[in-house]
Amino acid sequence: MQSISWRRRCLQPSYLKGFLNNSQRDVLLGSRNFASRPPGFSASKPPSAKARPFKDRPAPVDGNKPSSGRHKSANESNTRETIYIEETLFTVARRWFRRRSVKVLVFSLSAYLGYTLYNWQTDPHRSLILNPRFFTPFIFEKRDKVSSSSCILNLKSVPAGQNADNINEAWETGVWSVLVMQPELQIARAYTPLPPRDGDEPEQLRLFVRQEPNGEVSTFLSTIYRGTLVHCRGPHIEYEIPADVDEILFIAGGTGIAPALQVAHTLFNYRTALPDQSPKLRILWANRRREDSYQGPVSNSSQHFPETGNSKFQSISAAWFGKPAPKPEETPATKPESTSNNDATNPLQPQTILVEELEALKSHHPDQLEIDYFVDEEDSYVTENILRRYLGSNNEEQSDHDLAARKKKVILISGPDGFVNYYAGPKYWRNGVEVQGPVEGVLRKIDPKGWEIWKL
Ligand SMILES: Cc1cc2nc3c(=O)[nH]c(=O)nc-3n(C[C@H](O)[C@H](O)[C@H](O)COP(=O)(O)OP(=O)(O)OC[C@H]3O[C@@H](n4cnc5c(N)ncnc54)[C@H](O)[C@@H]3O)c2cc1C
Repeated sequence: MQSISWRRRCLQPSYLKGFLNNSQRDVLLGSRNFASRPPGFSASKPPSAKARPFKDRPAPVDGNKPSSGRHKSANESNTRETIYIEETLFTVARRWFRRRSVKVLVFSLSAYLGYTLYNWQTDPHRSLILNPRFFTPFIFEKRDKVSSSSCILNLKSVPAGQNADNINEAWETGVWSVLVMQPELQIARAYTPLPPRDGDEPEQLRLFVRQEPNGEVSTFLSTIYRGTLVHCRGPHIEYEIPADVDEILFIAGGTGIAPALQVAHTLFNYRTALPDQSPKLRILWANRRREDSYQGPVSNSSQHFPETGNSKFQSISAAWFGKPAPKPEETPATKPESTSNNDATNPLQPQTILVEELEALKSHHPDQLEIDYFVDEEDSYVTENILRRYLGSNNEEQSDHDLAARKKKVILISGPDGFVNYYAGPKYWRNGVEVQGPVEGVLRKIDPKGWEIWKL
């Protein structure tokens, strides 16, 4: 017995006997003992259709050959015997399962629960400060006002000191965002964390938020009190900065400066590994109002631009930010009060936090970073001509040279939808996924050769 396999052992009459009813036993055992007992006949019961003896069953038609029920080949008999045994085994298994179904169910359920518990306990995501699968709590610590409609929120993970590996990875990768939940309505919006400053812990998040009129999540974030719990999920990678990037032109509108700061952080901290690698970044930051960028010097290229002040550029502003621009003759009267002293160099106005951070970065990386500030209400705009100048007037020649030198150059655009659409055309939703769509708008006109364009 030891030497025969489990399957063969199960086919032994002595083993099967216990599971069979009379007719099955007759069929099975009879078929193995043709000589001693006529198969298919039980003493107690007439044979059922299933349990009919082999010889009485119609033989399978084999081509044109007439078959006889009386003269079977040894092969045919063996095949039928095997079929009967398999049918019987199936019945046996079914019965066995019926008798023990509750036990089997309980066993399967406990196995499943055990497996889930094991997975949960050993899941590396469980200890993450910021989790890509579910919302984790952060405590709101402090709010720094940037302008009348925007602020920087400081959040700290609860509990602190857990695993921040994926946050560090996101900083290495490039542009990323988190989803922030409004707890009452249970709706979430994306925000782009600002890079950590010296001394900041990895479990801290800083969000630059502009309060939208009647906006649900931005109003929640702009009005919460210290100690309120804010639930975040992420990180979600928006753009992976290529390892071999040589130059980035970042066109930022309003809160679009947050991803520009992320790019600066990644470039200057993680993309300088090669000896001759010192990627360059030029940020063009456009705001409607001066109050968003006090003490941010307006660049020479954007000042006294020959076309400024006319209605063409006011309509550009409207297109960027999706709001009606003031008519030229109304402009002085409709200027907000806060802009009465809106000179960038006015010593009465302190530098806004973000200008301070940008200028500090510039002083640390003077050869790599350039920043230009544009303010609609001062009639300075990121125009097509300015872009042409930055992208190189001898665009084609230069790009051919750069292509030969295998230099990677990228234009990134971030800001309100109208802003991104104006420069590069809209992004689209396809099968539930946001895709880049074709390059349109100003950049299509310019058609900068050798530059990759990415809408954020
Ligand atoms: C990847 C990514 C990163 C982002 N990063 C930042 C960031 O760093 N900082 C930042 O401030 N923003 C950022 N945003 C934008 C942010 O996600 C929100 O869209 C923004 O804060 C507005 O959200 P909200 O819930 O306050 O406004 P919503 O409630 O969504 O409303 C938006 C606007 O629509 C109007 N509105 C709403 N409902 C109606 C209606 N029924 N009829 C008419 N008008 C209506 C509101 O008045 C409001 O002006 C980012 C967006 C993305 C996609």
